[in-house]
Amino acid sequence: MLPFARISVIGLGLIGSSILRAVRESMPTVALTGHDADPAVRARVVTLGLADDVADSAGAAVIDADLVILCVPPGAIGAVGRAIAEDVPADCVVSDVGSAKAGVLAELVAALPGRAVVPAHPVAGTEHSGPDAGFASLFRGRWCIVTPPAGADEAAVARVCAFWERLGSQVERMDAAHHDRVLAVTSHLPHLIAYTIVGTASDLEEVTASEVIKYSAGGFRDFTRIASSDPTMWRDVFLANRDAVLEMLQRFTEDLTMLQRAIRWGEGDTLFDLFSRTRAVRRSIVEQGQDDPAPDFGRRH
Ligand SMILES: NC(=O)c1ccc[n+]([C@@H]2O[C@H](COP(=O)([O-])OP(=O)(O)OC[C@H]3O[C@@H](n4cnc5c(N)ncnc54)[C@H](O)[C@@H]3O)[C@@H](O)[C@H]2O)c1
Ligand SMILES: O=C(O)C(=O)C[C@]1(C(=O)O)C=C[C@@H](O)C=C1
Repeated sequence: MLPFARISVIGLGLIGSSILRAVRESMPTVALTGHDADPAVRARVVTLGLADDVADSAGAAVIDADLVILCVPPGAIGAVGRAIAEDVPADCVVSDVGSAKAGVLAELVAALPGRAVVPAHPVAGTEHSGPDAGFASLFRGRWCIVTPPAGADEAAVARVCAFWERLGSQVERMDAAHHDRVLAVTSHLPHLIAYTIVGTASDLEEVTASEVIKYSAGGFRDFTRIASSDPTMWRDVFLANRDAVLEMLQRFTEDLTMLQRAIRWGEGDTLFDLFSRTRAVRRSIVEQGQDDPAPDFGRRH
């Protein structure tokens, strides 16, 4: 049996449009409704034929739904929750895909009293945005972390988990605050470092812009991919996960200072030991098949 029959997706960019495509493929009988605040995005989704109906307002989009998934930037999730509160059917489950969870969860629970709120975070994405960037296999072989509030309706949690499993994800349940600390290290800090290093390189006056482009075939090029990720989304992620990011940034800064010292004083063993340890981390990720679990349908660069 399908976990849901009438799904409404609010926010039809990379993640929202990928969900529409993936549901069409894996659960073709499900009725799909979408809404996006941007009329050009709505028109594009109609042209691409990704939903059965594209509504002009969020309220109109959710009126018949048994699952609503909010796929808007983290800073807009609470406001959309409040905007749909009057129109969400009583037995409808409301979820989101935001990259930071604790603050957003609190906002949604406050906005939707008496409704089943079951947030989720597909740990899958690319640096691209918008409905043309989405693809059906995005979630296949990837983790999806479900972060229900204390005392959540267990039947609703099970249905949201079953939904993501249908899209090919491996589902893990986690406390929202713990999620935010884990993702601060594995996703948010790496993005901050990429934004910083690309910003620093482009600020260096003695290195010309053409040299940055010309010699960026190696490691720097990987950083530029990450640093091209959506500015609105990432501004919101850092503001939404401020405490955990600042805590991890403090640790990172201390470790960086230790490395700075080792370089200054020629402590080669310190550098060698760290680089050996990090090489082992990479090898264990590759051995577990987690470097790119879906190479055939993976990311678009
Ligand atoms: N990009 C990733 O790699 C990734 C991965 C996992 C989760 N996420 C999360 O998914 C969510 C969406 O990210 P995305 O990459 O799809 O972004 P995106 O920019 O591709 O799409 C977001 C869409 O939301 C729309 N929108 C903004 N405010 C709105 C509002 N108030 N009402 C209705 N629509 C509104 C925008 O017009 C846009 O089309 C974010 O919360 C993000 O944290 C992103
Ligand atoms: O692969 C990328 O481009 C991503 O940035 C994806 C990534 C990540 O950091 O792993 C980014 C943010 C999301 O919340 C989940 C996934």
